[in-house]
This record gives sequence, C-alpha cells and structure tokens, in this order.
Amino acid sequence: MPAIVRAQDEWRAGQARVGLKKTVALVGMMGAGKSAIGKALALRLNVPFLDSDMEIEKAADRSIAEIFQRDGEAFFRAKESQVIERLLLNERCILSTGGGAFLTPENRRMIASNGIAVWLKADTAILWSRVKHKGTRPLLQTENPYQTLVDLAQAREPAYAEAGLIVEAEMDMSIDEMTSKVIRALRAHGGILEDDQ
Ligand SMILES: Nc1ncnc2c1ncn2[C@@H]1O[C@H](COP(=O)(O)OP(=O)(O)OP(=O)(O)O)[C@@H](O)[C@H]1O
Ligand SMILES: O=C(O)C1=C[C@@H](O)[C@@H](O)[C@H](O)C1
Ligand SMILES: [Mg+2]
Repeated sequence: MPAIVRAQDEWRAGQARVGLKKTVALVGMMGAGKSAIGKALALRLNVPFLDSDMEIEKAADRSIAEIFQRDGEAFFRAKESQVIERLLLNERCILSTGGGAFLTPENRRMIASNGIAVWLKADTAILWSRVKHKGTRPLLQTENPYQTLVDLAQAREPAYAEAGLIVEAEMDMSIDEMTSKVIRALRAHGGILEDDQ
C-alpha cells in the first residue's frame, strides 16, 4: 500500500467516528462562519459536509452573484428552499446554509423537523472584519455595505434566535477554537452526537 494511502487510513482510524443522531444545520449572518466552521466541524466529527450555497451553484453551474444578477433574489430563494429540502433528506450531515435561508418559516420548519439549527452568532464588528474585503456577497453590493450588514443583522436576529442552539463567535478566535466551542455546545445539548450518553 502506498505510504500516502496508509497515512490517510491511519489518520481516519485515529479520528473519532462520532456519528450524528440528526443533521446539524448551521445558520446565521454572512461571515458568521457557517461554511468555514461547517467544513471544519464535519472533518473533526468525520461526518459528511454539505453547503446549500455550494449545492445551488453546482446545480445552476453559476455563482451566487450570477444567479442574483440574472434571475433575481426570489428565484434564488426558491432554489434555496428546494435544495435544503433535498439535502435534509440525504444522510445526516453538517449542513451549512446560506445567510438568508433561516428567514423563511418553511425552511425553519424543515430544519427543525429533520435536524437541529445552530446559530453561529457573531456581532457586526466580527462579521464586518470578515466580509469587508470580499465582493462575492450580492446583498452587500450597496452604497454603504457596513450599514446594510448592520441593518440585515438587526432585522434577522429574531429569526435566527429560533435556532435550537446558539454558539457565540468571539473576536480573534481561530476556526479550530470555534469548532471546539460548537462541539462542546452540541455535547452539552445532548441528543445530537451519537457518542453522547
Ligand atoms: N473563528 C472563525 N470562525 C469562522 N470563520 C472565521 C474564523 N476566523 C476566521 N474566519 C474566516 O471568516 C470567514 C467566514 O466566512 P464564511 O464563508 O465561513 O461565512 P458564512 O457564514 O458561510 O457566510 P455566507 O452566509 O456568506 O455563506 C472565512 O473566510 C473564514 O476563514
Ligand atoms: O445572507 C444572505 O442572504 C446570503 C448569504 C449567502 O450565504 C448567500 O446565500 C447569498 O449571498 C445570500
Ligand atoms: Mg457560507
């Protein structure tokens, strides 16, 4: 067996094969870390990772920005709901959602009945520090993107607060540290990770 394959197998064997009792859907604002933490979390728990934005892009063969520009936000939201419904029927996974997905009551209902929503809650200073240099988010292509972010965060807070679990991001916390914080919160909640009592 080639050394590299053996090393990968050994690494996998060393990983705790934790398993999920339900799908964990990460929700929250743009820049909260749903995609970054979702990927790291799935790797740490050794479970599948899916990202609704990525799945929409794959299905449409276009970027989110192109979909917004060509077909409009309403079209994107309809696709988003379809994709989330499909992904929730797949095997249990870490599911990173788009920042607006949890605003739709039907999406919240689907997530709650097939999994648990975890709100990655970050204040606007943290969010802004992460999104300000990226031009990939269509909703922030405004005259004053900082103010848009603040307004969106405020308007969306009541919907995000309906998540089953809330984990607060902290400034200067690494992805690894935040991933550990999410795992601790999942364990404390109980009924999500298969190796829980
Ligand atoms: N502690 C941390 N937690 C999460 N992300 C972090 C952290 N530290 C740095 N980052 C960086 O911040 C960015 C978070 O963006 P990410 O794309 O994960 O957000 P998102 O919630 O998926 O946003 P969107 O709703 O636009 O998809 C990434 O570039 C990530 O590398
Ligand atoms: O917050 C939002 O509404 C969005 C966040 C991204 O994940 C994408 O889903 C898209 O840019 C819209
Ligand atoms: Mg994302």
